[in-house]
Amino acid sequence: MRTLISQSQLEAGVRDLAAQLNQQYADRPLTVLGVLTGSVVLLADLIRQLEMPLRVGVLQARSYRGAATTAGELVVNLELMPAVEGCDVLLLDDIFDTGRTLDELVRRVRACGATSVRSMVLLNKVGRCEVDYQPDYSAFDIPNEFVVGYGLDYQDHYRNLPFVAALDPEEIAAESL
Ligand SMILES: O=P(O)(O)OC[C@H]1O[C@H](OP(=O)(O)OP(=O)(O)O)[C@H](O)[C@@H]1O
Ligand SMILES: Nc1nc2[nH]cnc2c(=O)[nH]1
Repeated sequence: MRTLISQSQLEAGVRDLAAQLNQQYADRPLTVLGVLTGSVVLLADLIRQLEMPLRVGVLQARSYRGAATTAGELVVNLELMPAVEGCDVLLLDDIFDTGRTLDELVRRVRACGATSVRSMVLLNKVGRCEVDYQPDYSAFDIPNEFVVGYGLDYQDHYRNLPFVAALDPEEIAAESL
């Protein structure tokens, strides 16, 4: 694997995302919803730098299963999500790739009665978007490569890496290429 974004670059990127939220929301209460599972590392690092009255919740979305490096059917589970009616919500995810996950989640959370729904991602994979939606905040543009680390997995591994790396083709199972 090749490192694309180092630990210190990630720290600076997350600091910058937090500063943008602190400026945008100031004293307004915010509900941050982390998209399981990939957002967990970003969620933990980001929320400790937020200064507004904060609620934290999670929901789940999954479409990249097993050895696949392209999206399959999107499955969404809102059972763990707190009530969002009348709330300003920020959906937080690790990566925006085809955009299908966030596009669907923004729609679903709006339908639950949130006052506003914005979205933030760590990584924006350039040139892959298949939807008419863009995240409101993103820290890094990355090329069209399958990446792991800092929450992102391949076959449920690598989420714990403190940096973001691109997998080489020989590290990706032959059947998914
Ligand atoms: O923009 P998209 O093409 O929709 O891809 C982005 C989604 O893909 C990953 O989730 P994944 O389905 O791998 O589930 P995970 O978070 O449990 O790893 C990632 O965490 C995003 O939620
Ligand atoms: N781990 C991982 N998950 C993704 N989901 C969408 N794109 C990616 C990617 O590049 N890596």
